[in-house]
Amino acid sequence: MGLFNKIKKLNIFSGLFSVDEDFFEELEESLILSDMGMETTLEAVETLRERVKERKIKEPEEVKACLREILVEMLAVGEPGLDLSGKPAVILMIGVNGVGKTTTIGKLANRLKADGNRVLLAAGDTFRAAAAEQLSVWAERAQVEIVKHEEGSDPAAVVFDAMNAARARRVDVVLVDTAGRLHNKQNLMNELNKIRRVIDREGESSSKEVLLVLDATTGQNGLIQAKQFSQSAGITGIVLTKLDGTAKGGVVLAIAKEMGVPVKYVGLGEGIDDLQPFDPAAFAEALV
Ligand SMILES: Nc1nc2c(ncn2[C@@H]2O[C@H](COP(=O)(O)OP(=O)(O)OP(=O)(O)O)[C@@H](O)[C@H]2O)c(=O)[nH]1
Repeated sequence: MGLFNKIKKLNIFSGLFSVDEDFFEELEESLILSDMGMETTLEAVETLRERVKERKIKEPEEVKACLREILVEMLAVGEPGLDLSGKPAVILMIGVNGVGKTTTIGKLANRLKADGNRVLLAAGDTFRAAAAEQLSVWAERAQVEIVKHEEGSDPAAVVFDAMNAARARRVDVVLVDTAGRLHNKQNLMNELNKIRRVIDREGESSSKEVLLVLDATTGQNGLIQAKQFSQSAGITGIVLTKLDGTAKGGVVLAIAKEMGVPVKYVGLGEGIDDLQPFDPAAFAEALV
């Protein structure tokens, strides 16, 4: 079952239970505690009640299977994979500080390289001291190329250079790091827009993905962040980090339902191999 085992099971399924009214009430509580959100929880439990009744389910194992089926259906939003068809493909990584953006870029670079892609990192976080250095460490670990400028320089210029280098060197994928924090939110959003315009101009035939990195341990707060970013950046997918050991795995469902954007990868540890493509069925099995 692999890495998804690091996700904590819902409490209610860790012991014996019988399928009665108490069960549905406890399940509701358990899902809300896992940060699935009120609306998403009520929808899942209501659907489960209906199917249990329709199919005359009595056995706990069958209820589990039925709930897994419902969760998988609820997670089926958008395209699960990355579109890397137009070269050089560009993946813009956005998200607030500390969520695990740099680590995720390193892990993703490693994964894409292992799949046979030539990868280049663009150190677009020129605001935070040492951000580019940290990214260089990951570039070295994953053995991929990097374009960086001095601290305080214009991130759009970094991206411009990275796009030119990518074309000249026949790079397959450019991964762009961005600042998670600036003097204020408006500056941050303006900067992201400027980077986006450079990518659009310099990569006319490039496939483009915008991945929002969220920290699973921040639960429903992460969802508020996701909504703010999506308004200005047009995200195509989410990477949910720090799912290892958290009991808040339910937030994946809240994100899928409320944002209509797929979770494309999950982070399950600090190591270079701890990034997994999101698999709804394996996830549902780990949670329930
Ligand atoms: N347990 C666990 N820790 C993680 C995961 N992803 C990242 N981290 C840790 O989270 C911390 C922050 O990660 P960074 O990659 O530096 O976060 P960031 O978003 O790039 O932060 P800034 O560079 O400040 O914007 C580090 O200690 C990482 O090792 C994960 O999936 N699981």
